[in-house]
Amino acid sequence: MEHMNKPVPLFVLSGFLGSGKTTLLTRAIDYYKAQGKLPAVIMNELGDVNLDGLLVDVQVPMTEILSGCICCSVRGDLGTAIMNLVAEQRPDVIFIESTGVANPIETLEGVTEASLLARVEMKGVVTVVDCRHLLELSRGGAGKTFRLMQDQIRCASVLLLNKTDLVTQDELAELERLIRSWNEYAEIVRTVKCEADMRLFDEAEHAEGPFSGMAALHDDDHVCTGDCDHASHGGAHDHEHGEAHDHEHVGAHDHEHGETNDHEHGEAHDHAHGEAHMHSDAHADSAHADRHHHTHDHVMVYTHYLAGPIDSEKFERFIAGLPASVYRGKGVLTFADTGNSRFLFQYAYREADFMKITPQGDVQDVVVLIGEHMPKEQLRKALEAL
Ligand SMILES: Nc1nc2c(ncn2[C@@H]2O[C@H](COP(=O)(O)OP(=O)(O)OP(=O)(O)O)[C@@H](O)[C@H]2O)c(=O)[nH]1
Repeated sequence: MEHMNKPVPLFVLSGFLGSGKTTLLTRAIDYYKAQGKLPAVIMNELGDVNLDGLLVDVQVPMTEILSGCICCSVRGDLGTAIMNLVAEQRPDVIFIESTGVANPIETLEGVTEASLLARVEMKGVVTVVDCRHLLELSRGGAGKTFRLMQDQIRCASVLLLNKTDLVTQDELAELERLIRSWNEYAEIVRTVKCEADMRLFDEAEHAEGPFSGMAALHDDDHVCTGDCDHASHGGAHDHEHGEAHDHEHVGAHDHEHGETNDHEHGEAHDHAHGEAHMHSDAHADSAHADRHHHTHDHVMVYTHYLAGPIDSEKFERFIAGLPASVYRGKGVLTFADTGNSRFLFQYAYREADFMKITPQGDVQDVVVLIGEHMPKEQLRKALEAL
């Protein structure tokens, strides 16, 4: 009975597109399952297909929140997803894999709102960092992506400095110094393919008080970036997670779909056929909406369904020729020249990866590209020509 009343621990897995969040998630799931525990997952994707979900054990309860970002456009869905998972599955832990462009502060606000509806307790933000990507951005100066990565790092209670295989030891030391200057609290773990001691989740679960990412947010020395909004810091952390809450708050956070929003999602709003769209919704709490700031207005998704099997060499040439504006690619493909075998394809910061898979159920061949001001028409033509 006591177990039933215990809040369900909840972790947010953060990190820029392609940094390794799903890689970490699968390790964390294996770790909990090996102890006979039931992990549950909320997976958020900008696009309208969840390909990462193909990598998650089918027995793990998973809720997909697609076509928007839980830090803003589909934030209301997060509360419902958490509430239903807790009520129906009674998991031992919930992992929320945010989109790679989610603003962590606003994601935390979303979780806070959800904790009004379900008995959950926020236990940590684990941010995965793509070493080479951060290094190159830090040397190239500012930019929206760099600032977003900074925010994701600042909010972390644990930082996985991932893809260490792609940088030198000196570069790693340089990165650690940089990261420490942004977040002096979080434990930093160097990893390849997120291979870390998963007891980090146990430690966070049993830690006293609010998780240390909160401390980073409350830090008076916290240096703001152009996108950083102190109002949202306060809003996210006025009260402790998992505690009983005054239900008057719930109504205040309701939002209605269909109204115009006072912030724009830029090109993500483009509803051309085959593309993901961000919902146009408004938060009834206008003060809440006012303090929204969007670090990912510039990000767009292009989803392209393939008519049938394609040639692997042609596809590899397509990938090699992708413009720098494409940050991330994912897909399920059938290669005609490999006996119609099916592959899960990944492209993250210039690295491509193919994994042979046998998808469960009816999974259509699809390529999802995520980037900034991508030449969509050119990409569409190139994909059609495969
Ligand atoms: N070289 C290298 N590749 C890695 C490492 N960790 C993950 N990858 C690869 O990077 C790609 C992206 O990994 P994911 O775990 O899907 O990244 P993600 O953060 O979940 O991506 P999004 O959900 O799209 O934001 C995959 O092809 C991984 O195999 C690493 O340490 N080194």
